[in-house]
Amino acid sequence: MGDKLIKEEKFKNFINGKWTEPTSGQYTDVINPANLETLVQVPLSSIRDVEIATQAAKIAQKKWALVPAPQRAEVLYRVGLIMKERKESLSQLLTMENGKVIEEARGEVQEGIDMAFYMAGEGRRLFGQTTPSELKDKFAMSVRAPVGVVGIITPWNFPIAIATWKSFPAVVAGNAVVWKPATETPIMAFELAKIFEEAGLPKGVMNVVFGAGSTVGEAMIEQEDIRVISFTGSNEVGRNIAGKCGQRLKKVSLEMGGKNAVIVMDDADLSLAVEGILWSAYGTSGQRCTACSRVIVHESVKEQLEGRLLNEIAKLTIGNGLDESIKVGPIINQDGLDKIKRYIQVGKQEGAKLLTGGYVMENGEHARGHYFAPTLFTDVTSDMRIAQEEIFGPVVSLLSVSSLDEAIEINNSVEYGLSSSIFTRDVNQVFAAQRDLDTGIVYVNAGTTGAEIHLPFGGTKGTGNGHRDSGVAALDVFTEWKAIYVDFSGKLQRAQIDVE
Ligand SMILES: NC(=O)c1ccc[n+]([C@@H]2O[C@H](COP(=O)([O-])OP(=O)(O)OC[C@H]3O[C@@H](n4cnc5c(N)ncnc54)[C@H](O)[C@@H]3O)[C@@H](O)[C@H]2O)c1
Repeated sequence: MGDKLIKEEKFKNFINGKWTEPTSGQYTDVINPANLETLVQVPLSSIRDVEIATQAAKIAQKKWALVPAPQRAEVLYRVGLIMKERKESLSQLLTMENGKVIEEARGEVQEGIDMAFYMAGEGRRLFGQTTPSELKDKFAMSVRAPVGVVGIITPWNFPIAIATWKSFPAVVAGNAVVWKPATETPIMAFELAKIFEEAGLPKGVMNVVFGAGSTVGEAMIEQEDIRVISFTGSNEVGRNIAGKCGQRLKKVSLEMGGKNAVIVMDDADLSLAVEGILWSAYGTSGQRCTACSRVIVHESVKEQLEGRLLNEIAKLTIGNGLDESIKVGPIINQDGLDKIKRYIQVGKQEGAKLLTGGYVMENGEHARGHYFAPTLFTDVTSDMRIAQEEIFGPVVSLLSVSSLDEAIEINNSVEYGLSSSIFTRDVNQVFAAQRDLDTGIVYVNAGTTGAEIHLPFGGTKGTGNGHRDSGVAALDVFTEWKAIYVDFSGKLQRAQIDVE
């Protein structure tokens, strides 16, 4: 079992600064999707483990909030340094548990490193506002206060980046964290917890409880002392969490699915568009929330684009992402593979034309692993399910249009609103598109992926509930605005009444 990079046979939870066996005594296997080997076992924790972690976090948070923010930030800075030092081993582990190719794994780890240094800087800012009072000899200001204990629930497709987008701002703002990573990808969580420990984070400020969403995740929502839930994952689970948090008047931040499109106009640089589509559609085997799964192309360049895409798709190498020559890795698990297969049937039944792919790769080097051939459908119309629903695999639907207005209308016709992109050389089209595309992220002359950590990350409509990860916007999730009035007049001054 395992690999030389993984020293443990069984992971433990990280609670109150100690590596702790789950009270349930239960574990499940973590499988490498590239070769189906078992990497390690991970706890299936119980509700009791969540209670213990929450209480530890509650006690630790009180002290942590009193540590000056620049000192809290120094811990994050050390986290960044350790991550940088271990970038290669972390990246390899990430490829092993998640399947994404090593180049992308390095990119994801780098995102975490960037976030550490960025949020470390925030320790010396955490800006509030001063504002004039309406009364004489009175001072008014608003400051960011930590919310207390924060619950973080993360998906398997970005096991370390998303965790850093959430936990780093939470920690620098003076909160303590209970984090439940996805059971498919616990290795990054285990490594990040070790790094926090080595960086000198006081015990109890970061707690990792491994286990199933239906047990650990739900138990986190039930905990009165967890004041915020920050969730990234599927729409179905997110809606369920939103309902439960709503009932409990608990703040909740939701980042969910996408059905992202690349628009290719008739004046586009087609070579660049092909590169952008390839990278954002088939990179991570299409298992990104921002993955391009629709190409909306101007009818006058449709055939040319199809031809070029087919040429390039044929060159994609598919296999174990630890091999540097591989461009497309495996699908995370059998459920993911089955879902993609079902959508291929749906697409065919709906009358879309399958140009390439559409099958599970089961022979030769692909026999042991979850591999799906990069797929391109054309003659897709916007009402088809394959053009509306998130497939989460290397499947692209090509739709043709005769104008920018039509392209924007089709882009905006889906339930989601995460990312979109347009390829054009016309500056007027650029400005019209950035205004009218209804997604939280818009790219011009680039694919739908490639977010940078100092900008807000998230989407509109069914993608989320208005909050953002990353950037300073993330601080809004993990802090409360507190208004402070200091009256130095020596007498009772009543707002609205004693105004001269
Ligand atoms: N918008 C974004 O920022 C973003 C980023 C990455 C992934 N995603 C989305 O995530 C999805 C893929 O990830 P996934 O398959 O891990 O999603 P998922 O919803 O199945 O799981 C996400 C997390 O929620 C937990 N969970 C499951 N059921 C739960 C419950 N009842 N209560 C509480 N927690 C529960 C899971 O264990 C996991 O940790 C895709 O839809 C993708 O678009 C969104």
